[in-house]
Amino acid sequence: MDKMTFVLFGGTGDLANRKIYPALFNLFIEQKMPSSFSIIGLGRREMKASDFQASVEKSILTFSRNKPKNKFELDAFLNTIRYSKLDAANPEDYQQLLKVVKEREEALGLPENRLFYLSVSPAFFDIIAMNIKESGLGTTNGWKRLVIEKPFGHDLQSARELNRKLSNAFQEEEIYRIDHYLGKPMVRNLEALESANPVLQALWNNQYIANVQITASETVGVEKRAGYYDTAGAIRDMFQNHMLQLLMMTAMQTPKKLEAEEIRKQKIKVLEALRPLRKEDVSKQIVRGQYAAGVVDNQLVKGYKEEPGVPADSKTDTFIAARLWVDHPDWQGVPFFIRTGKKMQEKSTRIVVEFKNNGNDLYGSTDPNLLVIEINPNESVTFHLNSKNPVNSKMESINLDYTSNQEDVPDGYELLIYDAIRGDSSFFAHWNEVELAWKWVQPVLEAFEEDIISLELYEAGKNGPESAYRLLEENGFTWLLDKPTKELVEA
Ligand SMILES: NC(=O)C1=CN([C@@H]2O[C@H](COP(=O)(O)OP(=O)(O)OC[C@H]3O[C@@H](n4cnc5c(N)ncnc54)[C@H](OP(=O)(O)O)[C@@H]3O)[C@@H](O)[C@H]2O)C=CC1
Ligand SMILES: O=C1O[C@H](COP(=O)(O)O)[C@@H](O)[C@H](O)[C@H]1O
Repeated sequence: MDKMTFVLFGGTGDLANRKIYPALFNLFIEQKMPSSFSIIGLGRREMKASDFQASVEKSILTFSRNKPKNKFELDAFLNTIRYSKLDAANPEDYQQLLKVVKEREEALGLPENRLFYLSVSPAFFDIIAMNIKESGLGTTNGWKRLVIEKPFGHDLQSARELNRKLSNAFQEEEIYRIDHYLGKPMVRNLEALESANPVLQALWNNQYIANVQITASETVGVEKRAGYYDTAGAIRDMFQNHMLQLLMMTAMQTPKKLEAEEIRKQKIKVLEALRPLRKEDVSKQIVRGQYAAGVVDNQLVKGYKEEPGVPADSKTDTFIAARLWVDHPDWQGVPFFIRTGKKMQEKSTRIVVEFKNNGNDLYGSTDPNLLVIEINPNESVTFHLNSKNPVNSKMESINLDYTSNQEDVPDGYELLIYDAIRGDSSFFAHWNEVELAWKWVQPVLEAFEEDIISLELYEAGKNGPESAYRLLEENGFTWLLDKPTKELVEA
């Protein structure tokens, strides 16, 4: 692995402390960092070196999956980190940063391999990229990479504009757009499950699959992020990026090689085959919801409009359900149902593949075979089959189940940062994916904006508005594996 410098913009922020330093520390102790490297954390605030190191130490002790075994291990990691003050809009600060980067490169004998991680507000993405270029930070004898957080644009036009600006400073292959769902081990496993199992490969098409259901439900609400969330809604916050990535990873054909370009090609084919939605048809295929007061985890909770920072007349969607069609010969006629929302019944990200019953009724009515992939908060793969009970010879539903050991599962940020350091962009969003995803979503944004689809309230603690069930009933299906509300209240 190449020796390198990791420059972290937003190094004093929430994401840096909760995810990025802990990820770097875990990679360090698992010997997945280069043999020599330097980390430079940046923030706008004045900070003494000792205070900065103390804050990184705190972040590791609080959030890291593996805790330091001893002080020596922790100090060895902290010793690789320096702090530099930088205001994104001030060109002089980049000269100072260049000086710090070079000093560390010389002191540690590092080549000019520089990874710039933008963990700052999206308002700064283009300004920082431009300043990296103009300051000379991006002119290196080695490689340079730009890792960029979400959101990537607010709509199709702004995403294109942002991409145009970034391309003035970085080539597409140097840009690593983070979608943290692509860091989740079970999402990365989707392609492998199909490719490595001839049984699933044979069944992965419209001859055997009846429908696919992709759910990302959360019990949390808008929390302290109303300023951002109220301008985004579930459609931008979750659907355009994470949910469409899950769809791509599920519906893509097996790549010929496990290489970024090949995987991307297959994913893009899915988006290209996605049946476009006209603004006038949005209300037939989409359900737009917002939570009202209710009960979540046995607690009474407020409605979205009563949350701090949310305008009392907000029409922001906190829930979206959609029916999508992939017009590819393999998927013709198979509806993909997607839903995501806040203040729902449980925290669960899962994919359920329901297989067709194909008309065999020798044993009367049996449950459909299901392949269930739990992504978050638990990782498991379960195959629901029918089998005779050896005791009474009655048909019953059985599960073939694999559940991973939770403690050993690396955080998605560990996997993503490891990939970025190695230069593997397989699990980052390519511009073509981002653009096609915005293109599909654009009419939905417009329909929401123009209010031509009604905003339906749902009680917090429920799985969205009733219409989200009707969407499936229209095709003869129902959302599978939802827990009955009563069970949750008792639990
Ligand atoms: N937090 C999270 O869980 C997630 C965050 N993200 C994304 O990550 C990014 C960072 O989010 P988060 O860490 O929560 O944000 P925070 O508000 O916690 O941190 C923002 C960081 O940006 C720095 N900053 C602010 N203004 C400037 C400026 N003018 N010039 C230079 N640096 C500046 C701050 O420095 P200082 O405080 O010293 O002023 C701080 O380090 C965003 O793009 C967000 O969308 C994505 C997924 C989840
Ligand atoms: O990107 C985001 O994701 C989280 C949900 O992520 P998960 O890993 O817990 O499933 C969501 O809460 C947040 O609003 C959104 O910005």
